[in-house]
Amino acid sequence: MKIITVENLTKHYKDVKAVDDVSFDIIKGHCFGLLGPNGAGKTTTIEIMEGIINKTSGEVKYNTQANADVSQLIGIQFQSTALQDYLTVTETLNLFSSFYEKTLSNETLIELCDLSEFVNRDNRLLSGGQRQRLLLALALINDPEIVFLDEPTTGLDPQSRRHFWQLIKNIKAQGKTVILTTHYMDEAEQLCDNIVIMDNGKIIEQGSPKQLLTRHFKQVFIYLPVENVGNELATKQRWNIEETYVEIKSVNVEKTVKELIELAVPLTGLHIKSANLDDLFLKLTGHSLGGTSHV
Ligand SMILES: Nc1ncnc2c1ncn2[C@@H]1O[C@H](COP(=O)(O)OP(=O)(O)OP(=O)(O)O)[C@@H](O)[C@H]1O
Repeated sequence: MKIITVENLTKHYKDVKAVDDVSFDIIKGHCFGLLGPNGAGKTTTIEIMEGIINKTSGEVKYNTQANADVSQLIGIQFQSTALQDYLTVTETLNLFSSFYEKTLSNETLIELCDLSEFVNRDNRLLSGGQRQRLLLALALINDPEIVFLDEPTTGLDPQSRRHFWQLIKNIKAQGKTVILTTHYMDEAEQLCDNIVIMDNGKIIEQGSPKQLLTRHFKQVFIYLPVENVGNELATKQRWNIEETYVEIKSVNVEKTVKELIELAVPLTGLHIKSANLDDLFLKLTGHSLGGTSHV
C-alpha cells in the first residue's frame, strides 16, 4: 500500500531549481532511500514532504485517514538538532515527551535506540554515534508511523554507522515506514527496499537496489594481481590495468576462469566483485558519488 505519493514536485529558489519535477511513491513499511550528492535536492524534497517548507508546484499526498493530522504520524531526525546543554539523556527524553500527548515510554526508547549505557550523561559529553542515537529516539518519541532520517550517519565512524543501521532495521521490523536520505551508496544497499537517485534536482533512476543493478550491469568484475597476468597479455586482451590489479569484465565467470586457466594465468589472489550502487551512480552521471565508506 502506498503511504505517500509525490507528484511532479518542484521547488525553485530564485534562479536555483532545487527540485525539478520529481515523482515517486513510498510503500508502507518500506525503507525508502533518497540518494544523491551534496546539493542534489534531497533535503529540499523531504522538507516539503514534512511540511517544513513550501513547494513551488506539484503534490505530496499522504494516504491516511481523512482529517488525520500528518504531523502526528511523522517523526523527524534532522541533520543537525541543537540539544539542550546541561540536560542528561533521560532529562532530554522527558522534555521532548512533554511536547506530545501520546508518547513511547523512556524504557522502550532506550531499548530501541540502545541508549542504556549513557542515560545519565550530559548531552554535551555524547559521542557522535551516541548523539545520533538520542536524536533517533527523539524522532520516535511520538511513536510515528513514518520516520524521516536526514543523513543520519554522516560523519560517524564505521562501527557507529553499522550500529545505527541495525537500529534502523529494528525500527522497520516494527512496521514503521523509514524515509532516509543519504549520500552513502552502501547504506542504501544495506537498508533500502526502494531508492530514488537524484542529481541536480532531478530523478535519474528509481527502483530497488537489486532491480537497478540488474538493469544496468550484466557483468561482474574479476581482479587478478598484475604479476599473474603480465602487462603484455593484459594489453592484448584489452583488460584494464588498475595499479597493482588487472580488471576483467565478465558476463560468465565460469567461462572467463576457464579461459584464464587455458592461458596459464595463475589464479592466486583472484577476487570477484559485483557492481554496486556507487558503480551505478558513476555510470549514470559520469562522476562518483564519493560517499561509499567501505565499512
Ligand atoms: N534556502 C535556500 N535558498 C537558496 N537555495 C537553496 C536553499 N536551500 C537549498 N538551496 C539550494 O538548492 C539545492 C538543493 O539543496 P538541498 O539541500 O536540497 O540538497 P541536498 O541533496 O539535501 O544536499 P546535502 O547532501 O548537501 O544536504 C542546492 O543547490 C542548494 O544550494
